[in-house]
Amino acid sequence: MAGLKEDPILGIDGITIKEELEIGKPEIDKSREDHPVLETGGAVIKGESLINNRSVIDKVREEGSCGQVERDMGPPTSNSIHRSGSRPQLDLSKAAIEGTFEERDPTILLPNQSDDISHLALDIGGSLIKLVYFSRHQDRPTTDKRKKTVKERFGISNGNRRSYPILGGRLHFVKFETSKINECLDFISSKQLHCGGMDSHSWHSETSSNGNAVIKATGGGAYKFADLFKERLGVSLDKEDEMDCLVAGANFLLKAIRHEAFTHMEGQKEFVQIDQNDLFPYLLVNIGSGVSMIKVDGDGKFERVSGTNVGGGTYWGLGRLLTKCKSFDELLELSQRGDNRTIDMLVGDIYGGMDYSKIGLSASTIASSFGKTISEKKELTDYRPEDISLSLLRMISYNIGQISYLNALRFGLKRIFFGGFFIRGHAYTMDTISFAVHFWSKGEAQAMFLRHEGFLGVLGAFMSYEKHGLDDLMISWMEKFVQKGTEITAPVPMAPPGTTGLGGFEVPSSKGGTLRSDASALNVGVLHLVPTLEVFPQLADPKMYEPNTIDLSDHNELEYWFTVLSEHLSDLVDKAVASEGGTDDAKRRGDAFARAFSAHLARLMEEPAAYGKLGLANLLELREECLREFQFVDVYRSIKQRENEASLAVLPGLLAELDSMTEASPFFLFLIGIKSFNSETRLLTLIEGVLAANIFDWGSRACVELYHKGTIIEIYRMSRNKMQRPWRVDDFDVFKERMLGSGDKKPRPHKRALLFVDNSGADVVLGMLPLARELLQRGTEVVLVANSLPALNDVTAMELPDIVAEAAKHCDILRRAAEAGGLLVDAMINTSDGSKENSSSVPLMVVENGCGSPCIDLRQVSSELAAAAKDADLIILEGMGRALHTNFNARFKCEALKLAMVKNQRLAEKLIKGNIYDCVCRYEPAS
Ligand SMILES: CC(C)(COP(=O)(O)O)[C@@H](O)C(=O)NCCC(=O)O
Ligand SMILES: [Mn+2]
Repeated sequence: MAGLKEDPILGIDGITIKEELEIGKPEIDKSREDHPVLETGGAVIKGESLINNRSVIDKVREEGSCGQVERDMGPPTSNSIHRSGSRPQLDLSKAAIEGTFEERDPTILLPNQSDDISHLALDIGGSLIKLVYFSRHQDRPTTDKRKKTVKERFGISNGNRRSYPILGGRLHFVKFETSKINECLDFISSKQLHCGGMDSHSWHSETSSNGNAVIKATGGGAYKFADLFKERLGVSLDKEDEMDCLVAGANFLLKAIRHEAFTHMEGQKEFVQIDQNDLFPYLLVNIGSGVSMIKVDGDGKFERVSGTNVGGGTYWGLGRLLTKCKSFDELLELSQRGDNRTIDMLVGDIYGGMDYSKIGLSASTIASSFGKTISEKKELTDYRPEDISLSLLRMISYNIGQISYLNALRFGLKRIFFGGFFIRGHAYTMDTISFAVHFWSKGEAQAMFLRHEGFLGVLGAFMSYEKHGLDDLMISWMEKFVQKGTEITAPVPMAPPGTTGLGGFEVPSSKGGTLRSDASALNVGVLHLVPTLEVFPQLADPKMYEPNTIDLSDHNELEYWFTVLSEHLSDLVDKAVASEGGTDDAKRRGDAFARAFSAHLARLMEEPAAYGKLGLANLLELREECLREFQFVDVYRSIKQRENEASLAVLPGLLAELDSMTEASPFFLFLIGIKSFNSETRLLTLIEGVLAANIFDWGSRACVELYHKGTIIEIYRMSRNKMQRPWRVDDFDVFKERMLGSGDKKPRPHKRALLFVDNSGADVVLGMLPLARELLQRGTEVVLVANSLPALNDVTAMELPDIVAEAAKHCDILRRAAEAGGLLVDAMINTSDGSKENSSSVPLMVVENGCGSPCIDLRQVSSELAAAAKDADLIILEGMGRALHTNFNARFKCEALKLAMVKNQRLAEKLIKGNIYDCVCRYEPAS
């Protein structure tokens, strides 16, 4: 049994596991056909060892192998978040795939789905109607035991703000052609959007003096179609000024959405971080049918300084006449394949192929748009519509770029933001405008674009409900990918980056073969309202903080993770469907989830920045969001329960063995020449325990394969045995010195430790709880930080109090601390010794982190975590998602310990130049 060391905790001396868990060989010895657990040699430390406890083993075996896929899952127990409480029911009746099933990204219509819809606003323009509505989820049930005490302890108050549930609402974006206004009216009517906001949870509804509902609307159509809305829906349109709305919408987006603004040069999209305090003044160029240029000096402070009548309407109008195209998007699509040299007169045409270098014009610069057509005896039909479209597009884009720059120059404005539906996320258009601004400003000014480009006005109209409390909406929004309702759940692919070549006045060196087939659709996900989220106060430098360790802008990396997630999909769908009882409805939802998620992945492969800057954490969160979208509330619920129970059953034995390590006499220590042998060994054993138990990760393909080969405890033991130092990243000695000191120096214990826990079962029960207990014993307050919503097999904050209560039944340290932390307020705990004394203890608390993903973005955490973090002097981040995929490079104001087992070969190679199942123990003193 090469390399297997004696394990004091588990007493595996003599165990007959023949192979270790090795690099590239993640297998338990196949020769251990049955009852391998019983082959252990015997107890080695003080009495009966945990693993020799027959009844425990039998119990674990009864729980079954953790690889078993459930088919028989009943309704959630008290440990789970109730489905009906945490999310509204999705009404899938009459759900239909629009278009053919062969279509790559079919739209899924859910005509009868309705959330608690609160507000609707409209922007009815000359060509398009833009619609924004907000849907809010019902409050979660108030069975969250820890909530009240956490609020009291950390003094969290919402002030006068309403209290919203976490992840509690969504802003949806929809558009219709104005010529098809009846479709828009049908949509509003089918989703009852005009009747929203009437219940007790919502903001005050608007009603006109005659009792009719009122909808905020902007754009000329708000006047033109007012009677139609009254007639069809019985609603009045409350008209808001178009410019006011544009500015309010742009300000909202630039302040509230992190990855809203971006530059686009030579096919490269780059997001720009906007400092809210340094936003004004700027020039807003809204390119609709015509173009408005607005100097914005603040909220509600602006002046329309210029404009041009040569805008989107001009491109579309002239384009339609000249090419016979049937739609704007078709015209745009044509331009992708065009060559403007056949139409435009270039400098080289005038200078016999030469540059006019004296004034800096290259031969390929356009001297005169459409100029070539005057000198040739050709008819319109002699020109390719593709070339005409491209020449037109470049003519208009350059013109707008140039006038914009001149106006920015006129008022000394450094930033120019371009919006309006003319752009439509079209790479070529953006490159052309960027080139013009760059060219004329000699590189001094930069054009920026907005992801919600077409929705500025309607967002502004939406914001104008402000007097009814919507000013709160500015607080925090997150982009969350998923489109819903009757919208597209399966977004469409985009052109790959780098489609436009040089752009500008030059002949493009390459042109995209494909325009996004939904060029007219949104380049946005749904915005989620999360007003309770805050920046984690212990981040050393929030502005520089980047949660993702793996940057998916490297296409190979993106491809790898795309493949990994795609390969997981069918197994995940099976589990998801089973978790909802395997009903026909669940199967249908499973199918819809698979389609939607695959479509999102496909889109991201083609346009990685489609939903903002893309990192691995976003991909993993997208999957969880998508599951929730299809009402899969907690896919791993019964796996989690089973693993919790199995682990809790062996916890008392583990704690007893840990305690047995405290009792060496000073004489013995003197004898072996070590000052604190036992505390050292115990600390090491505890950290090893955390790393070993982190193997229970249902998101890792390698681990899931492993689970089919043994029971929970077998796998735990095997993983525990593998723990050999030095780990691949091993700062244990530094951490140990901080905890235990060296020489005679006794360090002060930490005041408060935040333990970001990861997985259910052994991970939290046998790994993190014993570590928490150690800290508590040392007089450190412990806050267990867990997910607000389920993600894979991660333990949630709602589930933890019951787990702690169960553990506390067998451990007075945990019991007293949990009582002090208010975790056991209403629990009837029978301690092992029957004592009911309530001696003082530092508290053990649980707070939710504000997210529902295996990773954590510390720019957006729950207010209770932010409050708890203020007094913390130690942060322990556990698991691959929280400590490696995200936050591996994060620096904190206080001490930080990052603990994880790497359960993915590629990540191990890339991040730590190691192998799968290597471990990371990274300790960082306060920055
Ligand atoms: C999703 C996870 C980050 C969860 O890991 P954990 O945080 O539980 O340690 C991890 O399972 C993961 O990175 N999986 C990648 C897919 C795979 O290796 O199969
Ligand atoms: Mn996890």
